[in-house]
Amino acid sequence: MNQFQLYGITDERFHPGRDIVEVMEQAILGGVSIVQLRDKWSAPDELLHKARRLRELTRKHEVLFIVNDHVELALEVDADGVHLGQDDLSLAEARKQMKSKLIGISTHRIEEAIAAQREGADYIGVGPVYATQTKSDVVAPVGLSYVSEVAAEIDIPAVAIGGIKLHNVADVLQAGARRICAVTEIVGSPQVRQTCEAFIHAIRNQAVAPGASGRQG
Ligand SMILES: Cc1ncc(COP(=O)(O)OP(=O)(O)O)c(N)n1
Ligand SMILES: Cc1nc(C(=O)O)sc1CCOP(=O)(O)O
Ligand SMILES: [Mg+2]
Repeated sequence: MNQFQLYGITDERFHPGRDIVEVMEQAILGGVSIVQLRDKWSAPDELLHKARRLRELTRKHEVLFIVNDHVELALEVDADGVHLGQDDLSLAEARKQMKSKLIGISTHRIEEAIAAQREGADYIGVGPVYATQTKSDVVAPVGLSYVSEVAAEIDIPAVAIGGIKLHNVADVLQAGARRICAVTEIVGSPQVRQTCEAFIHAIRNQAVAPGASGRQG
């Protein structure tokens, strides 16, 4: 999992009339190498159906599949892992059930990042870097300084998230991010594949700020 650069999260509210699998396939073709199913609205049977379809898609393209919030669903569809926030099931509890599968933890300050790393998270989310339209119950933007702190102090993979667009991704990379996650900029794009290709291009051509090169290769 160390190699991923672009992480895509589903949100069907931003692509009405386009199928979730079709949108995420374009994202994968553009360079997304982790897909997360994040759906707070579907009934359990619908969610299971979407999870099964995305599992099939991600297997076909040999990319990772993560389920947001739901450990049992992740296990049921044999996802590669689960993503949990600070108010979700604890990492220790999730680890008992997920065994060696991946567990990602959202963090909003360095103490949370250090704790997640110490407790065995496989990766952390770092954000919200900027204001986001996608999630209302989220802390205030943490800004680029938190991205730089994580780059300097944390060894496990860290993915910057929250309000990241093609027009500001260079700043996030310059602050030390090496992995980027975006929701609306990807799934809401009329050209999902090209948008992802542009993110990948930015990441591969990142400018490293003096002192912000971080510890994550
Ligand atoms: C990669 C990534 N980072 C952060 C989050 C947010 O998780 P959480 O804080 O649990 O909030 P919800 O997504 O559940 O609303 C994420 N899903 N993925
Ligand atoms: C799901 C989520 N978690 C966040 C966090 O900071 O933990 S920000 C976020 C939404 C990101 O969506 P967009 O790329 O559209 O701003
Ligand atoms: Mg959550």
